[in-house]
Amino acid sequence: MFQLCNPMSVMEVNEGPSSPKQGNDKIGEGAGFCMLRGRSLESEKCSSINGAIRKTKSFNSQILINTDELVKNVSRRFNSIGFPSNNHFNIAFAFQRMSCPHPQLSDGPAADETGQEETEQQDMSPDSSMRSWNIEPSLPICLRFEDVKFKVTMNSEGEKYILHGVSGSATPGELLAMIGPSGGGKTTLLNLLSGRLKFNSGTITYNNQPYSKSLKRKIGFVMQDDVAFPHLTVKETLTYAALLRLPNTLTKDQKRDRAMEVITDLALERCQNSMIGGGLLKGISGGERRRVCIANEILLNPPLLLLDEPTSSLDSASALRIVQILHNIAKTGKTVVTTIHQPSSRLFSKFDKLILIGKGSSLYFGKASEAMMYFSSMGCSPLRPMNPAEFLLDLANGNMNDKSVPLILEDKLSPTNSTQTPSSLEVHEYFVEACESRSSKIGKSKLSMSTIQQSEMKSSSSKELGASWSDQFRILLSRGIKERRHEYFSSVRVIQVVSTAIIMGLIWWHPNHSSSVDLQDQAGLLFFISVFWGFFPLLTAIFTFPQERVMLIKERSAGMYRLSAYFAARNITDLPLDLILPIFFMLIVYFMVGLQPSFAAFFLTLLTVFLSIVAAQGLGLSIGAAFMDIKKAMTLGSVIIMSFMLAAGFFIQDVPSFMYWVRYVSFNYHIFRLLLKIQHGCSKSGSCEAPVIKGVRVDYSGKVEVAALIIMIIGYRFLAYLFLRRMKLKAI
Ligand SMILES: Nc1ncnc2c1ncn2[C@@H]1O[C@H](COP(=O)(O)OP(=O)(O)OP(=O)(O)O)[C@@H](O)[C@H]1O
Repeated sequence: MFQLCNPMSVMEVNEGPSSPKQGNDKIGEGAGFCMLRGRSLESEKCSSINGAIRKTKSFNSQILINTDELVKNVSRRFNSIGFPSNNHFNIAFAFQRMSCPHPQLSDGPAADETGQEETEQQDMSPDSSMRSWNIEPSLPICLRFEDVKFKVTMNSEGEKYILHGVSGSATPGELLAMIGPSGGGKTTLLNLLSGRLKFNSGTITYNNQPYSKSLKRKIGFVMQDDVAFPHLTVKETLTYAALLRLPNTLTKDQKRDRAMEVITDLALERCQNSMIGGGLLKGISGGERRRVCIANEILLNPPLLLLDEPTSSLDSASALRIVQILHNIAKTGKTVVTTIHQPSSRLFSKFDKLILIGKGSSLYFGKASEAMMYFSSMGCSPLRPMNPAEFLLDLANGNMNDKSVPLILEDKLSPTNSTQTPSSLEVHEYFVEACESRSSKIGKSKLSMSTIQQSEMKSSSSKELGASWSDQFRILLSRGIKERRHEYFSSVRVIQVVSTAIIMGLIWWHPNHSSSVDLQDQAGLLFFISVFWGFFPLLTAIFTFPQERVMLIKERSAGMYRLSAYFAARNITDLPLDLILPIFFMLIVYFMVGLQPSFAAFFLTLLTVFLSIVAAQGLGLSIGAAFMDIKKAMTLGSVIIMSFMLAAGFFIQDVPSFMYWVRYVSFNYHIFRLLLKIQHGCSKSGSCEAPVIKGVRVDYSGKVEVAALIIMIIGYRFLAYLFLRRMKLKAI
């Protein structure tokens, strides 16, 4: 139907019913259905089709129209009536919208489908399903992988091969499906194709070039698990993604419009203001969440879209809708590769190409519509009516029940095999060998791909930078605040802090300022304040990065923002809550226990608590970032908390010299000293004698303590940043 690499803009017109072999394939059946395939006007190097219209040899009997020719002709006409000449692309786009009926209209979901299906048809209006994937031009990507092997090292088993040499290709305009039994290696292969994992041998090329960082923004990757911020609405999620990811050549309004467009295209309007949800938080449905994740990736209009089980745990109608969307995306000139479990025959009919993977090897690679024919040509056919995917999965599992056994395989049966049915291993080996010999016959000539120059890919990537650093910071800050707004107004933390303050106030109750407060008791109170406002923020901060790890890896792998912008924004996001709560706390405690009744003393005490919070947060962030695992981080965090507390000089003053250093790195030590000095400090110029409380000579100068805390605030954060930098953006 089209050359293997054909990112050229072509238009297909289906002019007749499908071949009987296509079974359930109703795409465009007799409906005169047409759509644009591809759109790059620059990529003619990939193929050449002479003339504007030609007939194809495929059994779909499609007519290919060279839209470049058409568009040029139309452009000339438009120019002659006064249209600007650079409207070449726009005309193609307008033409697409004008001339492409909704595929589902021609696809025609069966009238006896569930009510849900009917709803979907309403949602998937012709306009919404096929429009505007081509907003921004991007070079198409021809993906090719050959003899890809991947192994992991396991402690118990040593090296284990996950992929034994898988080959295939996908070109612009094609939807390539990877099917196979669970554990076959589909996700691994997809991760390798996305550049998130490094393969051990073989080749993976994108327009004949190996993976490079410039491809990051050209590959959309939808992970198996939905990763999104649960407290953001659908609209917020996609708008922030658009603001961060779309090139800075677009205005903010244009980016917002693009987000709305994708919402419409994926029929998410009805839930656009609902929270995504997740865990115990009820949000949008599973199908809608999947569509949000897909929308997130297609915002950028990536020329290569990879999806890991986009239909998992969805009902058949939702699954069909998603595959239809992928099919539509592919038909706009994108290369789409998806793994899929148990597709129904209707879903199966939407795939252009198929790769059947079992136990890390490919058993079939080629046109999806020819898969059944391929196996029947080897003498392996279903003996009862069977969904093609079910048949293929059975073969990949080595299950030959209800199937004719190929003669060669029968001949190979060992004489000791009394059942005369081949074992699953024999079946697997037979089909793997057959697939290998078929691929070598097809030869490299057929697999040869386009030669879109690397320089072209690089130059286009440099033009497509997303938001600037300061914009990224602002967007991430705003997103973080929105995501955490429920915490700001959550009564749990407020109650926790206020009740602790009241209990402390009651225990140290001493409103009568005229009588002197017992110094030892007050030292205990001040020490407790330093402990409370050290460990409370530390323990909260430990969760920050491990909790966002998956999201961070996903977004950083996609090159959405710079780590420094994320880090800066994330550090500030929690501050409002962390700095408001101590104000309530100190207002209650300070006056209940009768600390020094002056505004200056109160203000300095509050500032000291702020310093404690920010320093402790820094340590919590660095512990979290070092482990990226909440359990491990909490374990280390509690050991550190204990040592800092013990070394702070309240419980013991005569610490052995070899342990003395701990108190200098303990923020508790510095905070405790500062609080004592604020309450009992004596200036050098004053006449009073500085008292000694718990071994601390309480003068009025807190410069050393403040300097130490500032060094901690910066130092711990710097450490946290380094740990985050070190974090590998490997596949999750
Ligand atoms: N890092 C790893 N260490 C050990 N084994 C691994 C690793 N990654 C993958 N595997 C194993 O490799 C095999 C293939 O895994 P993969 O996730 O690619 O399969 P899959 O076909 O996508 O399965 P499913 O359809 O269930 O998602 C599995 O047996 C899995 O346990």
